[in-house]
Amino acid sequence: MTEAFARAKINLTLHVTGQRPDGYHLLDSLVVFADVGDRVRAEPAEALSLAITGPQAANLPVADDNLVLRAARTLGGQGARLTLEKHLPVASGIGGGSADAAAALVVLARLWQVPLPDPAAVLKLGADVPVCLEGRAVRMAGVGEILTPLAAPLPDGWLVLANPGVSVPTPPVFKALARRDNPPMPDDLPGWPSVEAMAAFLAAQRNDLEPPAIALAPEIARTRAALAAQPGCLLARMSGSGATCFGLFAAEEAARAAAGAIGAEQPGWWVAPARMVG
Ligand SMILES: C[C@](O)(CO)[C@H](O)COP(=O)(O)OP(=O)(O)OC[C@H]1O[C@@H](n2ccc(N)nc2=O)[C@H](O)[C@@H]1O
Ligand SMILES: Nc1ncnc2c1ncn2[C@@H]1O[C@H](COP(=O)(O)OP(=O)(O)OP(=O)(O)O)[C@@H](O)[C@H]1O
Repeated sequence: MTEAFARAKINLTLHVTGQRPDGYHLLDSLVVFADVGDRVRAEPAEALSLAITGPQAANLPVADDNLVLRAARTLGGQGARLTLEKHLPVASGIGGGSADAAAALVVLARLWQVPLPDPAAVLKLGADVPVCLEGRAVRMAGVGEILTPLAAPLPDGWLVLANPGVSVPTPPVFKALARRDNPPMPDDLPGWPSVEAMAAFLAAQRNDLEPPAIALAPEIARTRAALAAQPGCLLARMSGSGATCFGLFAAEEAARAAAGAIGAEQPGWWVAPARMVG
Protein backbone atom coordinates (compact mmCIF):
# COMPACT_ATOMS: atom_id res chain seq x y z
CA MET A 1 0.00 0.00 0.00
CA THR A 2 1.29 3.46 -0.83
CA GLU A 3 -0.16 6.72 0.49
CA ALA A 4 0.25 10.48 -0.04
CA PHE A 5 -1.06 13.56 1.75
CA ALA A 6 -2.96 16.06 -0.44
CA ARG A 7 -2.47 19.42 1.27
CA ALA A 8 -4.80 22.37 0.86
CA LYS A 9 -3.44 25.03 -1.51
CA ILE A 10 -3.80 28.63 -0.37
CA ASN A 11 -3.54 31.62 -2.71
CA LEU A 12 -2.19 34.31 -0.35
CA THR A 13 -2.49 36.63 -3.35
CA LEU A 14 -4.21 36.08 -6.70
CA HIS A 15 -3.76 38.81 -9.31
CA VAL A 16 -5.51 38.25 -12.64
CA THR A 17 -3.30 40.01 -15.18
CA GLY A 18 -4.68 39.01 -18.57
CA GLN A 19 -6.56 36.46 -20.64
CA ARG A 20 -5.32 34.06 -23.31
CA PRO A 21 -7.18 33.65 -26.60
CA ASP A 22 -8.47 30.26 -25.34
CA GLY A 23 -10.23 32.04 -22.45
CA TYR A 24 -7.88 30.93 -19.65
CA HIS A 25 -6.65 33.76 -17.45
CA LEU A 26 -3.07 34.80 -16.73
CA LEU A 27 -2.33 34.82 -13.02
CA ASP A 28 0.29 36.12 -10.62
CA SER A 29 -0.21 34.34 -7.31
CA LEU A 30 1.72 33.67 -4.13
CA VAL A 31 0.82 30.09 -3.24
CA VAL A 32 1.51 28.32 0.06
CA PHE A 33 0.09 25.17 1.61
CA ALA A 34 -1.85 24.53 4.80
CA ASP A 35 -1.01 21.43 6.82
CA VAL A 36 -4.51 20.00 6.46
CA GLY A 37 -5.72 17.87 3.61
CA ASP A 38 -6.97 14.68 2.03
CA ARG A 39 -5.21 11.29 1.87
CA VAL A 40 -4.86 9.20 -1.25
CA ARG A 41 -3.97 5.49 -0.94
CA ALA A 42 -3.23 2.96 -3.66
CA GLU A 43 -3.07 -0.83 -3.40
CA PRO A 44 -2.24 -3.31 -6.16
CA ALA A 45 -5.36 -4.67 -7.92
CA GLU A 46 -6.38 -6.08 -11.30
CA ALA A 47 -8.83 -3.27 -12.13
CA LEU A 48 -8.88 0.46 -11.42
CA SER A 49 -11.35 1.39 -8.66
CA LEU A 50 -12.00 4.29 -6.30
CA ALA A 51 -13.63 4.44 -2.88
CA ILE A 52 -14.20 7.76 -1.10
CA THR A 53 -14.21 7.90 2.71
CA GLY A 54 -13.79 10.67 5.29
CA PRO A 55 -15.90 13.56 6.62
CA GLN A 56 -16.46 15.23 3.20
CA ALA A 57 -17.16 11.99 1.29
CA ALA A 58 -20.90 12.66 1.16
CA ASN A 59 -20.26 15.80 -0.93
CA LEU A 60 -18.32 13.96 -3.63
CA PRO A 61 -20.04 11.02 -5.34
CA VAL A 62 -17.70 8.48 -6.94
CA ALA A 63 -17.66 9.33 -10.63
CA ASP A 64 -15.45 8.59 -13.62
CA ASP A 65 -14.36 12.22 -13.81
CA ASN A 66 -13.04 12.28 -10.24
CA LEU A 67 -9.63 13.90 -10.52
CA VAL A 68 -8.03 10.88 -8.83
CA LEU A 69 -9.28 8.61 -11.64
CA ARG A 70 -8.40 11.18 -14.31
CA ALA A 71 -4.88 11.31 -12.88
CA ALA A 72 -4.71 7.49 -12.95
CA ARG A 73 -5.75 7.42 -16.61
CA THR A 74 -3.13 10.06 -17.46
CA LEU A 75 -0.51 7.66 -16.07
CA GLY A 76 -1.71 4.71 -18.16
CA GLY A 77 -4.72 3.50 -16.20
CA GLN A 78 -3.49 0.09 -15.09
CA GLY A 79 -5.11 -1.66 -12.11
CA ALA A 80 -5.14 -0.19 -8.60
CA ARG A 81 -7.51 -0.02 -5.65
CA LEU A 82 -7.60 3.70 -4.79
CA THR A 83 -9.01 5.21 -1.61
CA LEU A 84 -9.56 8.94 -1.24
CA GLU A 85 -10.03 10.09 2.37
CA LYS A 86 -11.79 13.40 1.79
CA HIS A 87 -11.37 16.12 4.43
CA LEU A 88 -11.28 19.31 2.33
CA PRO A 89 -14.59 20.85 1.26
CA VAL A 90 -15.36 20.38 -2.45
CA ALA A 91 -15.21 23.32 -4.92
CA SER A 92 -13.95 25.66 -2.24
CA GLY A 93 -10.87 27.47 -3.60
CA ILE A 94 -8.25 25.45 -1.73
CA GLY A 95 -7.54 23.07 -4.59
CA GLY A 96 -8.77 19.88 -2.98
CA GLY A 97 -9.38 18.14 -6.30
CA SER A 98 -6.06 19.35 -7.68
CA ALA A 99 -4.20 18.21 -4.56
CA ASP A 100 -5.89 14.80 -4.83
CA ALA A 101 -4.86 14.54 -8.50
CA ALA A 102 -1.24 15.40 -7.62
CA ALA A 103 -1.23 12.88 -4.75
CA ALA A 104 -2.71 10.20 -7.02
CA LEU A 105 0.03 10.82 -9.61
CA VAL A 106 2.67 10.38 -6.89
CA VAL A 107 1.26 7.18 -5.36
CA LEU A 108 0.47 5.54 -8.70
CA ALA A 109 3.83 6.42 -10.28
CA ARG A 110 5.34 4.66 -7.25
CA LEU A 111 2.99 1.65 -7.42
CA TRP A 112 3.29 1.18 -11.18
CA GLN A 113 6.98 2.14 -11.34
CA VAL A 114 6.34 4.65 -14.11
CA PRO A 115 7.57 8.25 -14.50
CA LEU A 116 5.31 11.21 -13.72
CA PRO A 117 3.50 12.61 -16.79
CA ASP A 118 5.06 15.51 -18.72
CA PRO A 119 4.16 19.05 -17.55
CA ALA A 120 1.58 19.61 -20.33
CA ALA A 121 -0.32 16.45 -19.29
CA VAL A 122 -0.20 17.52 -15.62
CA LEU A 123 -1.60 20.97 -16.50
CA LYS A 124 -4.40 19.34 -18.52
CA LEU A 125 -5.71 17.81 -15.28
CA GLY A 126 -6.28 21.33 -13.91
CA ALA A 127 -4.52 24.68 -13.60
CA ASP A 128 -3.77 24.02 -9.92
CA VAL A 129 -2.33 20.51 -10.39
CA PRO A 130 1.25 21.67 -11.25
CA VAL A 131 1.49 23.76 -8.07
CA CYS A 132 0.02 20.95 -5.97
CA LEU A 133 2.56 18.51 -7.44
CA GLU A 134 5.32 21.01 -6.59
CA GLY A 135 3.94 21.06 -3.04
CA ARG A 136 5.94 24.01 -1.71
CA ALA A 137 5.54 27.79 -1.58
CA VAL A 138 5.98 29.37 -5.01
CA ARG A 139 5.04 32.35 -7.13
CA MET A 140 2.62 30.91 -9.69
CA ALA A 141 2.19 32.58 -13.10
CA GLY A 142 1.00 31.80 -16.61
CA VAL A 143 -2.30 29.98 -16.25
CA GLY A 144 -0.76 27.99 -13.38
CA GLU A 145 2.21 26.30 -15.08
CA ILE A 146 5.04 28.80 -14.39
CA LEU A 147 6.28 28.12 -10.87
CA THR A 148 9.12 30.13 -9.32
CA PRO A 149 10.42 29.12 -5.88
CA LEU A 150 10.64 31.93 -3.32
CA ALA A 151 14.06 33.50 -2.75
CA ALA A 152 13.80 33.17 1.05
CA PRO A 153 12.10 30.58 3.29
CA LEU A 154 8.54 31.30 4.50
CA PRO A 155 8.26 32.75 8.00
CA ASP A 156 6.62 30.56 10.64
CA GLY A 157 2.89 31.24 10.63
CA TRP A 158 -0.56 29.77 11.15
CA LEU A 159 -3.67 29.84 9.02
CA VAL A 160 -7.30 29.49 9.95
CA LEU A 161 -9.39 28.28 7.02
CA ALA A 162 -13.12 28.96 7.05
CA ASN A 163 -15.73 27.92 4.51
CA PRO A 164 -19.38 28.92 4.89
CA GLY A 165 -20.66 25.73 3.25
CA VAL A 166 -21.43 27.15 -0.17
CA SER A 167 -19.67 25.45 -3.05
CA VAL A 168 -18.47 27.97 -5.62
CA PRO A 169 -17.62 26.65 -9.11
CA THR A 170 -14.58 28.43 -10.61
CA PRO A 171 -15.69 29.34 -14.20
CA PRO A 172 -18.54 31.77 -13.26
CA VAL A 173 -16.21 33.63 -10.88
CA PHE A 174 -13.65 34.28 -13.65
CA LYS A 175 -16.52 35.21 -15.98
CA ALA A 176 -17.85 37.81 -13.52
CA LEU A 177 -14.50 39.69 -13.30
CA ALA A 178 -14.89 43.41 -14.02
CA ARG A 179 -11.33 43.67 -15.45
CA ARG A 180 -8.90 41.09 -16.74
CA ASP A 181 -5.84 43.36 -16.96
CA ASN A 182 -5.07 44.02 -13.32
CA PRO A 183 -1.50 44.86 -12.19
CA PRO A 184 0.80 41.98 -11.14
CA MET A 185 2.68 41.75 -7.84
CA PRO A 186 6.03 43.62 -7.67
CA ASP A 187 8.69 42.11 -10.01
CA ASP A 188 10.83 41.04 -7.06
CA LEU A 189 9.13 39.59 -4.03
CA PRO A 190 10.84 40.61 -0.80
CA GLY A 191 11.91 38.05 1.81
CA TRP A 192 9.79 38.14 4.96
CA PRO A 193 11.70 37.96 8.25
CA SER A 194 8.45 37.47 10.18
CA VAL A 195 4.82 36.63 9.50
CA GLU A 196 3.95 40.20 10.53
CA ALA A 197 6.23 41.49 7.73
CA MET A 198 4.59 39.06 5.33
CA ALA A 199 1.11 40.27 6.37
CA ALA A 200 2.17 43.91 5.76
CA PHE A 201 3.32 42.95 2.25
CA LEU A 202 0.14 40.96 1.58
CA ALA A 203 -2.07 43.85 2.71
CA ALA A 204 -0.90 45.81 -0.35
CA GLN A 205 -1.72 42.87 -2.70
CA ARG A 206 -5.09 41.40 -3.72
CA ASN A 207 -7.22 38.47 -4.69
CA ASP A 208 -8.87 39.86 -7.82
CA LEU A 209 -11.44 37.05 -7.74
CA GLU A 210 -12.77 38.19 -4.37
CA PRO A 211 -15.21 40.90 -5.60
CA PRO A 212 -16.83 38.70 -8.29
CA ALA A 213 -16.98 35.71 -5.91
CA ILE A 214 -18.63 37.85 -3.21
CA ALA A 215 -21.14 39.09 -5.79
CA LEU A 216 -22.06 35.45 -6.50
CA ALA A 217 -21.87 34.24 -2.88
CA PRO A 218 -22.27 37.09 -0.35
CA GLU A 219 -21.53 34.68 2.56
CA ILE A 220 -17.86 35.02 1.56
CA ALA A 221 -17.77 38.61 2.88
CA ARG A 222 -19.16 37.43 6.22
CA THR A 223 -16.60 34.62 6.36
CA ARG A 224 -13.69 36.99 5.73
CA ALA A 225 -15.07 39.44 8.31
CA ALA A 226 -15.43 36.68 10.93
CA LEU A 227 -11.74 35.80 10.48
CA ALA A 228 -10.60 39.45 10.47
CA ALA A 229 -12.44 40.06 13.78
CA GLN A 230 -10.47 37.37 15.66
CA PRO A 231 -7.73 38.47 18.10
CA GLY A 232 -4.31 37.98 16.50
CA CYS A 233 -5.58 37.86 12.90
CA LEU A 234 -2.97 39.72 10.83
CA LEU A 235 -4.81 39.51 7.50
CA ALA A 236 -7.97 37.84 6.16
CA ARG A 237 -8.62 37.12 2.47
CA MET A 238 -10.35 34.66 0.15
CA SER A 239 -8.30 31.84 -1.43
CA GLY A 240 -8.59 30.89 -5.12
CA SER A 241 -12.08 31.37 -6.50
CA GLY A 242 -13.65 30.90 -3.05
CA ALA A 243 -15.55 30.40 -0.96
CA THR A 244 -12.85 29.42 1.59
CA CYS A 245 -11.16 32.39 3.29
CA PHE A 246 -7.97 32.29 5.33
CA GLY A 247 -6.81 34.27 8.33
CA LEU A 248 -3.06 34.62 8.89
CA PHE A 249 -1.82 34.35 12.50
CA ALA A 250 1.59 34.45 14.17
CA ALA A 251 0.82 32.06 17.02
CA GLU A 252 -0.67 28.57 17.10
CA GLU A 253 -2.73 29.33 20.26
CA ALA A 254 -4.34 32.40 18.65
CA ALA A 255 -5.15 30.41 15.50
CA ARG A 256 -6.68 27.54 17.50
CA ALA A 257 -8.70 29.98 19.64
CA ALA A 258 -9.96 31.79 16.52
CA ALA A 259 -10.97 28.53 14.85
CA GLY A 260 -12.78 27.45 18.04
CA ALA A 261 -14.62 30.77 18.31
CA ILE A 262 -15.76 30.80 14.68
CA GLY A 263 -16.77 27.14 14.84
CA ALA A 264 -18.88 27.84 17.94
CA GLU A 265 -20.58 30.86 16.33
CA GLN A 266 -21.14 29.10 12.98
CA PRO A 267 -21.69 25.38 13.56
CA GLY A 268 -22.52 24.85 9.87
CA TRP A 269 -19.17 26.16 8.62
CA TRP A 270 -16.03 24.14 7.92
CA VAL A 271 -13.24 25.66 10.01
CA ALA A 272 -9.66 24.40 10.36
CA PRO A 273 -6.52 25.80 12.02
CA ALA A 274 -3.35 24.71 10.21
CA ARG A 275 0.35 25.50 10.11
CA MET A 276 1.40 27.41 6.98
CA VAL A 277 3.89 25.23 5.11
CA GLY A 278 5.93 25.49 1.95
C1 LIG B 1 -8.43 29.97 -9.27
C2 LIG B 1 -7.29 29.00 -9.01
O1 LIG B 1 -7.65 28.07 -8.02
C3 LIG B 1 -6.07 29.76 -8.51
O2 LIG B 1 -5.07 28.93 -7.97
C4 LIG B 1 -6.94 28.23 -10.28
O3 LIG B 1 -6.56 29.11 -11.30
C5 LIG B 1 -8.06 27.31 -10.75
O4 LIG B 1 -7.49 26.04 -10.87
P1 LIG B 1 -8.36 24.74 -11.24
O5 LIG B 1 -9.60 24.70 -10.44
O6 LIG B 1 -7.40 23.58 -11.20
O7 LIG B 1 -8.74 25.13 -12.72
P2 LIG B 1 -9.22 24.27 -13.97
O8 LIG B 1 -9.96 23.07 -13.52
O9 LIG B 1 -8.05 24.11 -14.90
O10 LIG B 1 -10.19 25.32 -14.62
C6 LIG B 1 -11.48 25.58 -14.16
C7 LIG B 1 -12.00 26.79 -14.89
O11 LIG B 1 -11.40 27.97 -14.33
C8 LIG B 1 -11.12 28.93 -15.32
N1 LIG B 1 -9.68 29.24 -15.28
C9 LIG B 1 -8.82 28.45 -14.58
C10 LIG B 1 -7.48 28.76 -14.50
C11 LIG B 1 -7.02 29.91 -15.20
N2 LIG B 1 -5.73 30.26 -15.16
N3 LIG B 1 -7.88 30.67 -15.90
C12 LIG B 1 -9.20 30.35 -15.94
O12 LIG B 1 -9.97 31.07 -16.58
C13 LIG B 1 -11.61 28.36 -16.61
O13 LIG B 1 -12.92 28.84 -16.81
C14 LIG B 1 -11.65 26.87 -16.35
O14 LIG B 1 -12.61 26.25 -17.14
N1 LIG C 1 -11.08 14.41 -5.89
C1 LIG C 1 -11.85 15.49 -6.03
N2 LIG C 1 -12.01 16.34 -4.98
C2 LIG C 1 -12.77 17.46 -5.14
N3 LIG C 1 -13.41 17.78 -6.24
C3 LIG C 1 -13.30 16.96 -7.30
C4 LIG C 1 -12.52 15.79 -7.23
N4 LIG C 1 -12.58 15.20 -8.42
C5 LIG C 1 -13.38 15.95 -9.19
N5 LIG C 1 -13.84 17.02 -8.54
C6 LIG C 1 -14.69 18.08 -9.10
O1 LIG C 1 -13.84 19.23 -9.30
C7 LIG C 1 -14.50 20.43 -8.95
C8 LIG C 1 -13.51 21.38 -8.28
O2 LIG C 1 -13.17 20.83 -7.03
P1 LIG C 1 -12.06 21.40 -6.05
O3 LIG C 1 -12.44 20.97 -4.69
O4 LIG C 1 -10.71 21.07 -6.53
O5 LIG C 1 -12.29 22.95 -6.25
P2 LIG C 1 -11.51 24.18 -5.76
O6 LIG C 1 -11.06 23.95 -4.35
O7 LIG C 1 -12.36 25.39 -6.05
O8 LIG C 1 -10.24 24.19 -6.66
P3 LIG C 1 -9.34 25.38 -7.10
O9 LIG C 1 -8.88 26.10 -5.87
O10 LIG C 1 -8.24 24.58 -7.77
O11 LIG C 1 -10.18 26.20 -8.02
C9 LIG C 1 -15.66 20.03 -8.05
O12 LIG C 1 -16.83 20.65 -8.52
C10 LIG C 1 -15.77 18.51 -8.14
O13 LIG C 1 -17.01 18.08 -8.64
